[in-house]
Amino acid sequence: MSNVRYWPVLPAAGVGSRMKADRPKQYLSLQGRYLMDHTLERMLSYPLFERAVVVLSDEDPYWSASEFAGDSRVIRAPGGSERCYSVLNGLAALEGVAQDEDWVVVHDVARPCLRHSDLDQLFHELQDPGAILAVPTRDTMKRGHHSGEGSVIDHTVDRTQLWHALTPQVFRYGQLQQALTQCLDDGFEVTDEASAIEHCGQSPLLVEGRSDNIKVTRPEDLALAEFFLSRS
Ligand SMILES: Nc1ccn([C@@H]2O[C@H](COP(=O)(O)OP(=O)(O)OP(=O)(O)O)[C@@H](O)[C@H]2O)c(=O)n1
Ligand SMILES: C[C@](O)(CO)[C@H](O)COP(=O)(O)O
Repeated sequence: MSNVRYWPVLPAAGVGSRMKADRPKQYLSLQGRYLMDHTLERMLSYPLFERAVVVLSDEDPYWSASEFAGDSRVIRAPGGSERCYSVLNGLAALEGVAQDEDWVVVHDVARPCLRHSDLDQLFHELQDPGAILAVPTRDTMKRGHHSGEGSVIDHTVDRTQLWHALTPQVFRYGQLQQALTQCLDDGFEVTDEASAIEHCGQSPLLVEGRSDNIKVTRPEDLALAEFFLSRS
């Protein structure tokens, strides 16, 4: 009987600059609730997850009004200057609690529309060295370069086996901590956890997920997230 456990780590210490709002986007309202409270509810209601690490900015004045502020299942960790540092701080909060062979489930709080069916599929397919939810690209993809005030096309990128990486991204606790530390020591500030595992020579699994698992990033994403939440 495996006694491996699953530890959600939810980076929530961003400033949301691309959203251009009066507060970090995770604290904007969706259906009358904090955006991130939707994400926390989806994660903490999933049967495999007993507790979750939430990584918060030290200067965060909004968290105290979260529905989960007093929830004993939440382990808090301090944010970092970039997402990768925030995730590493989240892993550090599990030291002495998580075992190296436990699975860490890193999920952006900015992705509130994640469905349990995607989590089911992710864990059904999960194998070492780890796995991420991803969506195959649908559009023709271009590589560009800056020219004058804008950008021009260099060439069209073959989109066969081209994927949008999403979250959750799931890796062994010990391996992810080691890989992220190695990356940062090498001056490589990764934008996702899979990049760190790849940097160490491993090839995580791509698990096809739903394209409505959007990362709320720009103003136009809010209405889309509201619509997707209303359907799930
Ligand atoms: N230093 C950081 C930066 C980001 N994040 C988190 O990582 C997730 C994905 O990052 P992103 O969408 O880029 O959020 P922001 O960095 O806040 O957005 P922006 O880049 O527009 O400022 C978000 O849940 C965000 O809160 C974090 O915990 N710590
Ligand atoms: C982790 C991620 O959501 C996968 O697409 C993405 O890399 C986060 O990037 P961001 O620049 O921090 O939004």
